[in-house]
Amino acid sequence: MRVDVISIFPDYLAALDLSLVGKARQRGLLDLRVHDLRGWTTDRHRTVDDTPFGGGAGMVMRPDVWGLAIDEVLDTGATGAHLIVPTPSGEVFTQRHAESLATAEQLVFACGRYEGIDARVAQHYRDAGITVHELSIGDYVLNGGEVASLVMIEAVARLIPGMVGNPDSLVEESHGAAGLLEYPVYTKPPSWADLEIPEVLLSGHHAKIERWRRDRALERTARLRPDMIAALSVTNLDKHDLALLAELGWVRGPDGTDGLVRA
Ligand SMILES: C[S@@+](CC[C@H](N)C(=O)[O-])C[C@H]1O[C@@H](n2cnc3c(N)ncnc32)[C@H](O)[C@@H]1O
Repeated sequence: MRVDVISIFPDYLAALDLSLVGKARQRGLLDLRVHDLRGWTTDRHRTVDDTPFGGGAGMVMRPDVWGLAIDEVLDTGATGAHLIVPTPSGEVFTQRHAESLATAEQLVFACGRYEGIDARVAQHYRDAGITVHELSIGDYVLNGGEVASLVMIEAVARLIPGMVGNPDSLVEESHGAAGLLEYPVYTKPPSWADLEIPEVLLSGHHAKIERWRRDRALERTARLRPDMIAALSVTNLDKHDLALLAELGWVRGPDGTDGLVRA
């Protein structure tokens, strides 16, 4: 996969040389390039922003500079080229986005600063038939799109085949196909700070361990993310799941629906 990141602070993206993403770059699994937006400016001051039409505080990033940069970086020949514009006013980025973007040929991240990028940039590339995603990493406001891009690149890159050493570790993770948060995990030593690990994990009884883990995942999800319980499909739950969820205050929805509701 090719990933391009355009920013006025390319040094911010230095973390992409580290850890699994850095290794994936070295191994050629990820062709990741970071570009300085100011390289496409045409004036002496290397200006990338201007005052907002309609008035108001702050500065807005100019579409002409962004257009030159994206035109050069985006491979329009790549059928799976996606332009990603991080913005707090976008759709919230989830594991589903990460899964779908992991199959793309090219991802171009346009890191905004100030009050963001002139809205015509996203519109122009959409009109030109490019898949444009305006994505937020959460309901808060950062100073720039660099951190948001790092978050999304890491979430996407770890799903590229060959990237994570043991692909089994991806199977039962939070936000995976089960639609649950992960169960608690433990390692050695078995006793620490007067805390013992749950006995069942020492039993060697795989079916019991699996059941214990699923129960803890259901409990944790019900406690911390009731929205995820409400999004579960009853057809993916067994009798034991439904009994535990009933104890936790969740019952089947009205006839003809596939979900759960609070009792
Ligand atoms: C200060 S913010 C602009 C906020 C914008 N005026 C608004 O209220 O929606 C500057 C840049 O930071 C990035 N950014 C800030 N918060 C973000 C978030 N939650 N998710 C993704 N990107 C974010 C975007 O690239 C944005 O263009």
